[in-house]
Amino acid sequence: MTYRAGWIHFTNVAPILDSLDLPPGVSAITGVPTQMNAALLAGEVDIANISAVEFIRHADILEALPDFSVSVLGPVYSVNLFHTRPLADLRRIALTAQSAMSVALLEVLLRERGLSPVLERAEGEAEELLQQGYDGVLRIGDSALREWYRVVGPLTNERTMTTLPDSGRGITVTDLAEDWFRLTGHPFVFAVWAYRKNRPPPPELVQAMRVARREGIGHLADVAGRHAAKLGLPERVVQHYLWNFRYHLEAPDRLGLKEFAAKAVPGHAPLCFGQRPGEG
Ligand SMILES: C=C(O[C@@H]1C=C(C(=O)O)C=C[C@H]1O)C(=O)O
Repeated sequence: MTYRAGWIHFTNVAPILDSLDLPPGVSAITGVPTQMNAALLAGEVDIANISAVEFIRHADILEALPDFSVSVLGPVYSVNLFHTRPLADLRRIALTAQSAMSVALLEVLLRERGLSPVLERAEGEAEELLQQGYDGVLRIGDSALREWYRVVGPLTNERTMTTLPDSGRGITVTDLAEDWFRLTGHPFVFAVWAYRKNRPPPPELVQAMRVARREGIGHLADVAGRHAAKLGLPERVVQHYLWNFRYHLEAPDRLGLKEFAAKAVPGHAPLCFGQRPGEG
């Protein structure tokens, strides 16, 4: 029987997925986070890099690979709240239906501040939605990275990725991962590679993913170059964006995940991970 994978195809997983050779007997489909979350829970795929919050919510039936994640410590650049008033004054925020993780994170960050604006689903470009009466717009992924750069860019010799302003064109951009870091001092884990406890991936697939990740991280400038052209962004931006991710679910990432789980899904079942390479 074929083992079916479901990959979220955002640029941030390119260093793992671009060089991945699927072993015989494994097939893959791609989609946005909420599609892959649903596909895994419906049993339409056997493994997927899903929104970490869905892994937490379904910790009773799911397990995650022990050494794969999409995490950051500090800014992520692609999970952004675009807003036209200070956070404390926001009344109506447009959410994207593509994302489970960023919505859960935004809810935690608003609750921590004692804020409760109206949250509604609405798709489209942040700048357009801000003109249509929303005072905040949450966007993720490649389009959020592009819109962030359009608002706060361009890079110059004096202005690097870490010193760009947080506003431009009358819009402030709050990077939710950076906000999480300010609040907790922890990394933020956006995605883990999860599967049903009774349907773990064949070891050849996990090994192929490790080889592909080594290849991708070892040739990050090439990966960035390919995707920069596709995204219409400078290579410098994409290379820094990719370099900034933590792909190995290390101890600090697990702490961040645990902290988020306690805040976002109180009473969740214990989180289960497979054995790390060399363990057991
Ligand atoms: C950081 C990102 O991570 C992704 C965001 C997700 C979500 O918001 O549900 C899910 C998986 C991640 O790979 C991003 O795409 O901007």
